[in-house]
Amino acid sequence: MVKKIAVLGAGSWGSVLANLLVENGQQVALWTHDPKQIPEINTQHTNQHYLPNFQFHPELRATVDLNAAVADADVILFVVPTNAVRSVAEQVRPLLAANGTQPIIAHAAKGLERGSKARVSQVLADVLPASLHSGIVVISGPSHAEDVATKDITTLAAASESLAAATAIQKLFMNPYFRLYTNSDVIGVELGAALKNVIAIGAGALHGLGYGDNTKAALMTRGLAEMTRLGVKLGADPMTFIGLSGVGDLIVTCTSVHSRNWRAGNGLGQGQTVQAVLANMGMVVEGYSTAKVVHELAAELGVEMPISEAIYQVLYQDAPIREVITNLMQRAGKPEFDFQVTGLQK
Ligand SMILES: NC(=O)C1=CN([C@@H]2O[C@H](COP(=O)(O)OP(=O)(O)OC[C@H]3O[C@@H](n4cnc5c(N)ncnc54)[C@H](O)[C@@H]3O)[C@@H](O)[C@H]2O)C=CC1
Ligand SMILES: O=C(CO)COP(=O)(O)O
Repeated sequence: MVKKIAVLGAGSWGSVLANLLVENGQQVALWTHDPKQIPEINTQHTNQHYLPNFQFHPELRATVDLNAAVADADVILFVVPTNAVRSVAEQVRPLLAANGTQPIIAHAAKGLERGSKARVSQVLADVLPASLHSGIVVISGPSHAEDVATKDITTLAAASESLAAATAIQKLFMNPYFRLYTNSDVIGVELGAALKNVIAIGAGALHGLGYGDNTKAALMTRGLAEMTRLGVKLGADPMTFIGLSGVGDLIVTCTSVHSRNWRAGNGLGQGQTVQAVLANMGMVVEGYSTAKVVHELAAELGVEMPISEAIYQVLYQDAPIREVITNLMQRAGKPEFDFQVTGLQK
């Protein structure tokens, strides 16, 4: 059955997901807060700033009318940057009340909110009516918009406390090149997605400095160890970190030139300033603000996250990259695992 879906956010990921849903035969309204995008998307069927040289399905329609987008929607999918989710949800809330609808709320954002340190589903639950909370779904996994646009085979997790809601979202998106797996670990899926962006900035920086593959593998593997350590402390299932939203997304983000986080790190490694790198990207670099939240969480919870902390120091304290790498390598020797196989939660 055709569903009505409101996709909120017409950046690279929102427009590609909206386009995929149109191709899957769904009725889609792509909402943007930027009226300048409307004529381009609706008449030329392109979104050159966010997705150069890609032609959308001619039936994809964008709108600035949020009420028209969410009225009668079966699903509302938030695909704006993490720090914009709260303000967009606050605009959606009165419209839901006025329309008396009970849509599935989903999101595809990858970050932790500045200030509150909240995961995106927690931000949505903070703002939207309690009757919708248990059905919030997060879709996340190794999935650059540029590759999905060209129909590269892509796999994601659809995580929710409600299997029914996760399965409904899975069905909407599945097609011959896009495959979703349901998952009940919302905390782990959201944290895997957010924390890998910080490590990806580090991977880009290593590339920009000319480090080799051994070093990049070291960063990713030990990065995953500390992602898991924080995740478990916050209630995630450690297994999630060896899944699509853990190691899967870590691999793609730490190795792809499409990644904005990787490209930001690469620029830093080549000697650009943080301010220049962020200003020139023209798109969101989620790992930048998430690095600060991770720094705060790790300190509060007493979780050892030396790599994320080193990246924080580079981003916020002007620490020279080579110096933080030297400091990391001069740490005292320790066992590879700080937990037993039989006691992962320790
Ligand atoms: N680009 C990608 O390949 C993927 C991105 N994601 C995640 O999806 C989220 C969105 O990312 P992208 O689409 O890539 O970002 P983007 O930077 O390409 O686009 C962001 C969009 O949000 C809009 N926006 C920004 N602030 C807003 C506000 N306050 N109110 C309303 N709209 C606002 C912008 O105008 C733009 O249309 C991020 O959390 C990102 O990590 C997840 C998977 C893949
Ligand atoms: O999350 C992503 C791919 O899975 C996109 O990463 P970037 O935000 O670094 O481009």
